[in-house]
Amino acid sequence: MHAAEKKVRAFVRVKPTAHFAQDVIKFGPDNKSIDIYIKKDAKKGVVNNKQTDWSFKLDGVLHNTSQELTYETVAKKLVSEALTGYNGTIMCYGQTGAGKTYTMTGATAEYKHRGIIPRAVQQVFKAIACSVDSFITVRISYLEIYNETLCDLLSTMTSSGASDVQMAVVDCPQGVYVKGLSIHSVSGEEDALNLLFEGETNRVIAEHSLNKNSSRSHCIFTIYIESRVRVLSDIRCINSKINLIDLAGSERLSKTGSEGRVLKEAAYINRSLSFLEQIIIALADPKREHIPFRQSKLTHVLKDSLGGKCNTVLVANICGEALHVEETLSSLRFATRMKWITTEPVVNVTYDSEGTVKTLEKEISLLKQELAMHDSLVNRSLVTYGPLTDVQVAEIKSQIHEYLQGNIDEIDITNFRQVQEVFRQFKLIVRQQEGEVETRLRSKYVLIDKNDFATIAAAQKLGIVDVDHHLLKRQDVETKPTPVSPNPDEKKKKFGTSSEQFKKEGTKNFFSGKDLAAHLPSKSQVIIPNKNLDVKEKARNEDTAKNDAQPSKPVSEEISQRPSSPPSRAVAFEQFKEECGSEINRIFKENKSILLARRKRSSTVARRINIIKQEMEDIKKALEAQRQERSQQGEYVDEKGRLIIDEKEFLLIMKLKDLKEEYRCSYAELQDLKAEIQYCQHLVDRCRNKLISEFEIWYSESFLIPTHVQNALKPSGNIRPGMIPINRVMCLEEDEQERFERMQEAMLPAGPDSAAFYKAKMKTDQKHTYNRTMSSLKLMHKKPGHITAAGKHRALPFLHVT
Ligand SMILES: Nc1ncnc2c1ncn2[C@@H]1O[C@H](COP(=O)(O)OP(=O)(O)OP(=O)(O)O)[C@@H](O)[C@H]1O
Repeated sequence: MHAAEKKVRAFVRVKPTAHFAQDVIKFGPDNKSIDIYIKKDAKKGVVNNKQTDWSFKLDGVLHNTSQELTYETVAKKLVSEALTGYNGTIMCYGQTGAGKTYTMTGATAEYKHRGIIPRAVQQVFKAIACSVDSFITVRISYLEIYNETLCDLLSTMTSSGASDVQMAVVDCPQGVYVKGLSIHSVSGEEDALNLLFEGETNRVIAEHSLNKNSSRSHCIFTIYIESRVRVLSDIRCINSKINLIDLAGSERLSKTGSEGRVLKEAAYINRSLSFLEQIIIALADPKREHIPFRQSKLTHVLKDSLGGKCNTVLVANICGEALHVEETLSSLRFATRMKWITTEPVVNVTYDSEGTVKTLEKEISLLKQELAMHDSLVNRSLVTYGPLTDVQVAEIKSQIHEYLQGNIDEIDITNFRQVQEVFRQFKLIVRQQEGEVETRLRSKYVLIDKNDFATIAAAQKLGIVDVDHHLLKRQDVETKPTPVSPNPDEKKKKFGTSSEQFKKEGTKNFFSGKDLAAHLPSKSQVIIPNKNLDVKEKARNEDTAKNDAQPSKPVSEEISQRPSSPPSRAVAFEQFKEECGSEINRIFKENKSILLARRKRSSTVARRINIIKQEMEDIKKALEAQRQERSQQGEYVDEKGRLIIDEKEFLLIMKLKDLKEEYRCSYAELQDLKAEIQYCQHLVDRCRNKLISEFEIWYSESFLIPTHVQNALKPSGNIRPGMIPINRVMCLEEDEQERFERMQEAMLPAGPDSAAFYKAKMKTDQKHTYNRTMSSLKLMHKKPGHITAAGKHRALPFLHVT
């Protein structure tokens, strides 16, 4: 079997019953086989060759299985594969009342008993909610095939509400589609369920002797998924659809006791199911070339959903009572045949070139805006980013010439295009010079093939050339100044290297400019001496080794590696000061040490002032003593009457004067220091506060804020600065409406997950109660026997007067 080939999977689901025929239906221990035993009919005599027991092997037997487990077994994988681009079909087949609708749609009144369709819808939208890198749209259609007529169960949901559009099954290269069938975009689970319930309400219900509510039509609920993923600059579109099919009952006509309209319905159903069976048999036969899909509307619509490129699952619903054993056998046969069909599912991918162009245009315009913003931030104005004009190119050319001649030290660069142009111009100059060198060399030398030993020997014999000679000549050429590398050291190294190369070769006697150029290191290369190169290379290798040993972790990985319980604040603070807070901690420490130094200085100055003060006091006392002694001894005055003092007193007075001056200066210094200390203290306080607040943020981000909130707060996340204050994000304050909705969801029997289901159900019920009321009012005003447009072939439930 081909690697991608698969078989259609078939399951049997047994409807629970109190009268389960244990002797007739037996399940194998592997839960995959089912045996049917029918007692021989004694009335048919001794010769009775009718087969009495059958064994069927399927992919699973669902007996007494919950809706949830049924979904997990039958549909979950198919739906998740549909989300990656594979078409999927799930079909319920079986006799009337065997539980097809229960399996497919489920009991719409209770969330727990919901069937495959609502569960598939939920799975799709849950997956969408989790996908971050793709843009997914979901659309829904609900088709009914009733008596070979196609009906749109959602036509009441279109703006016109009209259902008179002529519908037809159309084949096209992309597959089959139903022309005129409305397809509705849905934004969420509730929206999609609204459509399901609306369609369910519109289904044709006919009176039937086996089951009063049995549906007499085939219904196909389709979920179309389109996801657009950006792969580099391409937009990849993945399209898939999930067909969820509830077939009409497959029982025999004779058994139903139907008559009139219901008999006609049963005939149509039997015919389309028998065509379906023929298609299944044909598909299972690899030799069959033509598959008659067009025989019935059902088989035509299912053309690309049966086998082929699609994942297909069949659920055969059977009744457990002995009474229905014939139908059970027929359903099991059908299921076994389905299992023979081989499928080869493929992903439906297309590339949206228009979308790609649009995305690129959008990105260019965004980048232009960003550039403009950057320019305005660094006060650069009048920078253009379009292609360079001829004048601009000429300007660059002239600047390069000026630069090469040493007239200017720099070339003005304002954008990337200019950088490219500068390199282009340099390349042109290099090429031009290479050409000139080659021409010069060719005019001087003759090129001889290095393997042409005869010519070389002859030339050497003639003394025209030898190895040393050509080296000499080369040196002539090499020592000519070249404008490319203005650095003379570099030039020397460059030529040194090439000369060594030539010496080593020693076989080539004459060189063309081209040969020379091939041996010279490329002029565009930066020449690094071998020694330097070794050191740098070694350092780089060490770096690489270091990096290899400690691979840099992505942020998300770091977050995911956070400890289960946060470290103590004291421990974390020490870590913070070492890492993220090291800079602010450094500034804080610096400020603190300045403050400490000022304080020290201030106390030194204060101490000095005190000493001065003390000295001044002492001198004052000594002076007083001197004065007293003088007055006791009698005072002397000069001719002008000025008091004469002795030298000791004079010296004391002078010392006091000096001390006063020193005191004044020290006092002023102390005042300055006090002001400085105050300012430094303020800075230290601010640094401390900043250190603490930064630490608090770091601590919360590293150990407390949940990862998903952090992701949302990242620049690319859902929450951008200015949208919601951080405290609002953290405590997620609810408004009244949110609180009400949360309470409402908490009260739901199956928790918040069931909210969409119940809301959709409520909306549909409300709508139809309203419609019924309005119809009742209208009917009351109609004459008896008046036929409504909607009553053409179906008895819509909301037209019943209740
Ligand atoms: N597995 C089940 N568990 C509980 N109830 C079930 C189960 N299967 C079917 N039923 C009940 O049996 C009744 C008939 O089932 P349902 O309408 O699904 O049959 P059906 O095969 O769709 O019939 P029809 O061919 O007429 O559409 C419903 O009341 C349904 O709730």
